Amino acid sequence: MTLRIAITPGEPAGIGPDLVIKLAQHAWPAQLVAVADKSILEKRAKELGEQIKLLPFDSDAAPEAAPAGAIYYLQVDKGAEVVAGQLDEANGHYVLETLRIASEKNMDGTFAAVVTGPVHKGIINQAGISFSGHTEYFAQQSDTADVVMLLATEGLRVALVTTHIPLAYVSKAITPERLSKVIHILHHDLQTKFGIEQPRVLVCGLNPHAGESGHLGREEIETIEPTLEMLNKQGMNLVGPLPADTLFQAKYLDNADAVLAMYHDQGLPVLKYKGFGNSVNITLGLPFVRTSVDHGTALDLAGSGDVEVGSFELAIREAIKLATKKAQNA
Ligand SMILES: NC(=O)c1ccc[n+]([C@@H]2O[C@H](COP(=O)([O-])OP(=O)(O)OC[C@H]3O[C@@H](n4cnc5c(N)ncnc54)[C@H](O)[C@@H]3O)[C@@H](O)[C@H]2O)c1
Ligand SMILES: N[C@H](C(=O)O)[C@H](O)COP(=O)(O)O
Repeated sequence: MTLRIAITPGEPAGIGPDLVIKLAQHAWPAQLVAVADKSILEKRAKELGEQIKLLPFDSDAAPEAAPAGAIYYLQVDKGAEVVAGQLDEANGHYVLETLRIASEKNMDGTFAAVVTGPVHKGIINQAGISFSGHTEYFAQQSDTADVVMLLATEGLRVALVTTHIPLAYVSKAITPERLSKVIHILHHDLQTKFGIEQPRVLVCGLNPHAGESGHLGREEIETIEPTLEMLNKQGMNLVGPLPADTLFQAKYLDNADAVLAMYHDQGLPVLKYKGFGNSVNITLGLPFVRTSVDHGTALDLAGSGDVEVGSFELAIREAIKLATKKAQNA
């Protein structure tokens, strides 16, 4: 069966529209539907000197993959004219609306997955909407209390206990409850989504040198160690807390299925150093499949034609794989 996948291009002044136009230049084994304003894609294609055929999406018709050079679209009206590279808060609500529709239509089964292009969190907030990221937004829209951000590249998966919060709040956010829920979701999804029977997860400490026996912080002793001990007694295979500065080496990673980092910039710089442009962001724990690019809006490159589409394409391939697996397991 042909899967239907929603694609949200993200911030219209960024490289999202360029990437959608680029990826539509070849055929896909799924019906890709850009949830966007048609005129934004048409204008950007013209600026890039690319041809693109935009096919109106009809949810009543049987899903059909578009041929090379074409993509389906589900019209969402923009808030203002878009200039490549120039953020405009008048399009903040437009961006949110594309995400809301994609979420709603994944929840009602119209789509089998959503693949998101990069949004600009700052301009959405400037438009008067409190927004910290797709991960948190889709969790809220689907009424899911706990989700987990996981980024994956060849040879490395990194999941996060906390996501888009100020560093000053991180320690308080790492409670035994949150840690335990994150690990349960990660363990479950490594089994069901990635087919790993007994996942082995390396868990980072929070403090330098994992707290140095309590001399450089006590979160390891008070929260992380007891939680890991409890979960290991239940049959999980969790190793840690390990010093985050030394665990990212082959000696440890070769025998692990994922690393669990305590916060965004503890784990993601390593992942992106290894595979920027060739990584995928997957939200675990959601009731629908959601994948995304590993990069941001790259305003400096919008409309230039000089963009790498590798991460977006990987995100689509991964979404197709995960949605196929989900359908088979249903
Ligand atoms: N999935 C998402 O929605 C997502 C992910 C990361 C960052 N962001 C947002 O993007 C905005 C800008 O963030 P940033 O400047 O830290 O990161 P960025 O990824 O936009 O840019 C970092 C550097 O990488 C380059 N780059 C990024 N993507 C590229 C591509 N596909 N091809 C070639 N070069 C590319 C840029 O030109 C820039 O030099 C922020 O608002 C951030 O929140 C969104
Ligand atoms: N933390 C992500 C990254 O660094 O790639 C990025 O900000 C996107 O997050 P969402 O998927 O939650 O928007």
